[in-house]
Amino acid sequence: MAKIIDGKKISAEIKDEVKEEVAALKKEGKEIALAVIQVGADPASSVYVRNKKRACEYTGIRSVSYELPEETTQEELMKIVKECNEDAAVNGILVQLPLPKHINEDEVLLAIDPKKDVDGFHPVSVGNMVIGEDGFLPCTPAGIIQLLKRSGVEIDGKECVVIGRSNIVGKPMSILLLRENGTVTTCHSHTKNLKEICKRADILVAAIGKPKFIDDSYVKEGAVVIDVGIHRNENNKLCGDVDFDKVEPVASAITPVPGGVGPMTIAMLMKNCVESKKLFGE
Ligand SMILES: NC(=O)C1=CN([C@@H]2O[C@H](COP(=O)(O)OP(=O)(O)OC[C@H]3O[C@@H](n4cnc5c(N)ncnc54)[C@H](OP(=O)(O)O)[C@@H]3O)[C@@H](O)[C@H]2O)C=CC1
Ligand SMILES: Nc1nc(=O)c2c([nH]1)NC[C@@H]1CN(c3ccc(C(=O)N[C@@H](CCC(=O)O)C(=O)O)cc3)C=[N+]21
Repeated sequence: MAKIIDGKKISAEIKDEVKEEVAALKKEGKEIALAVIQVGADPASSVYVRNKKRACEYTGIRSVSYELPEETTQEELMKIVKECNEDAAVNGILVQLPLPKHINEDEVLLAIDPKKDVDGFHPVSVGNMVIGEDGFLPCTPAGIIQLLKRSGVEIDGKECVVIGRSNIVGKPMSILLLRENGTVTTCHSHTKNLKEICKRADILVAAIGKPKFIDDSYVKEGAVVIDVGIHRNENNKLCGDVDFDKVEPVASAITPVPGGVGPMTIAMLMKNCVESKKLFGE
């Protein structure tokens, strides 16, 4: 039987740490605000936006929401990002991804002031992450590192396999595991022998975007399995990229969906907002 890594509990610890810091800053008259910009209504994004609002209320961070229609133009979106950049009361800016197809995502991410880049997606943040300098780390992979550390999983020297190479999850995940001295293999849709490679992993991170793709035939006995996927099945129930019921008996530890990686993403976002205020706020 695998240990279930409780992302809800660990994220609650982090949110409590954040709440204390926010309260301490408030005593000095400093308030923190996060601007969340959503264009259109991607269902996964809406879950995230709702949970983020709750976490902001809990920790005492003010959240400012921009819910823009699907047909918003590049210029309109750029104008809002610019306003948020210039607004000294806003400490963090998050543009919800994916954006509608007619919008150039790179141009929007590049427009965000790196000092307010709490998602860690700006090239400046990415560069700092890669060379190991201080800077905002992307919330999902940073949250996974916290999950591993706070549940006593050692990364140093371990064989780590990441499935997925997106800019928001897979690629930064591989870099952060490398920074922790893991031996990292990154897999993607062109990878040959995916199963064999996954079977080598001491730590397996699934960020594929395909429901229940990973079953026990991909997992070495005793491996730690981290499931990043978020999907809704026919019954409106959430599930991940990992077939939990099949993998749980062979793994030594595993994250559930919901209650695993998702809540950690939000906790790390709150942490980045405090960091932004402390480093760059007025
Ligand atoms: N819990 C959380 O906080 C978060 C959850 N998510 C969820 O995580 C999942 C991944 O998200 P994201 O990274 O944005 O997804 P993307 O769709 O951007 O990336 C998926 C990656 O998986 C690879 N892939 C797809 N099919 C295969 C295959 N058959 N074999 C090997 N590799 C494959 C792709 O390869 P290639 O590059 O070659 O196309 C790609 O690199 C989604 O379910 C998403 O909803 C996302 C963000 C946060
Ligand atoms: N700029 C940007 N940054 C992101 O980090 C980002 C994004 N865009 N677009 C969408 C994806 C998806 N994502 C989730 C985060 C938390 C939960 C989450 O709270 N999950 C709970 C769900 C609980 C529930 O409400 O049922 C859980 O897994 O337990 C889900 C999904 C962040 N993403």
